[in-house]
Amino acid sequence: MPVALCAMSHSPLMGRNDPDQEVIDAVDAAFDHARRFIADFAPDLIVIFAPDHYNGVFYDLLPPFCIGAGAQSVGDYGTEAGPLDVDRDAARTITREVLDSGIDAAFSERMHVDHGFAQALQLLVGSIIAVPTVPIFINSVAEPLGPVSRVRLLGETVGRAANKLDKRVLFVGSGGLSHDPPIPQFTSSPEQVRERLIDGRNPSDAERKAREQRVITAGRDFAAGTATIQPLNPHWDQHLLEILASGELEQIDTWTNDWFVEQAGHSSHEVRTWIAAYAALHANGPYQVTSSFYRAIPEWIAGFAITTALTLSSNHTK
Ligand SMILES: O=C(O)CCC(=O)/C=C/C=C(\O)C(=O)O
Ligand SMILES: [Fe+2]
Repeated sequence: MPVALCAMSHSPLMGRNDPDQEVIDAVDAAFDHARRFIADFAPDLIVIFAPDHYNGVFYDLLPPFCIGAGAQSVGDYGTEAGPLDVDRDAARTITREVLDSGIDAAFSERMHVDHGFAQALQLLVGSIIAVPTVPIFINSVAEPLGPVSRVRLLGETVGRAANKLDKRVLFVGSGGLSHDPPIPQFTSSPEQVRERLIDGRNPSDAERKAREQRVITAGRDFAAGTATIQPLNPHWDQHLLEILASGELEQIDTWTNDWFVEQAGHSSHEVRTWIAAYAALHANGPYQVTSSFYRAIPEWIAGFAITTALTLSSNHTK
């Protein structure tokens, strides 16, 4: 069956700390193109790879990967709250294939997800319940992280499993690219913050507002050149986009976790969601990137990219 891909950056600062209108117009045009691409493809199922930012997954139990057969959006940063429309049978089929292939992904009948999933679904298809979905969490912020080679293998296996579903499947990756927003690191956090990273479910409205305001302030200061966070790395971002477009994904296996952080910031690990999505597409045959947008947007603390791709054998429209 035909498969397609849309990989995009997310940022909770969109609409909260915006760049010049010219940049917003360019991003809006790129999202309009992606939405048309997806509408023309008319997916029966979206398999979305996304991170969490200590809203759904915490250090009390932190898997490298988790496949959701049920999922609940927490609604942070004003994103849609409530259940996603998860295709349970598809999620269980994919999980069996992933486990049989030797990748020890966790499984959840009620995975809690945040803006990493919800913003992408809302921007691409209008809502967290517009298209049946299989959400796949990839840990991208809470160190220690496994090697990125395991992420590629996860994506490959998910792609093979999706091929057996007899559905038109859209793979979505959400996150990245280079960026270093002020997300706490456990080892360098004070005890009170560590407690939140271990088990910070259901924060009060005031606590959530304070966390969100801290990120908004960081975005404003970063754009003003007064923040102390790591610069964006457009060169690294373009290099990654070229590799993903080439299909020669195995070369990424040699990239160490420290190198990701040195080159592109702690949250550059979110590109794991892109690597998994492209590996899933690649498992279905040779592909072509059909659109690629990139802008470094300091106001959103993001090397911001949106790409669409299609296997050569997929007829684009239903
Ligand atoms: O303060 C926290 O615990 C989390 C802050 C947060 O949610 C930051 C999110 C930023 C991104 O998702 C991003 O830039 O990718
Ligand atoms: Fe993120």
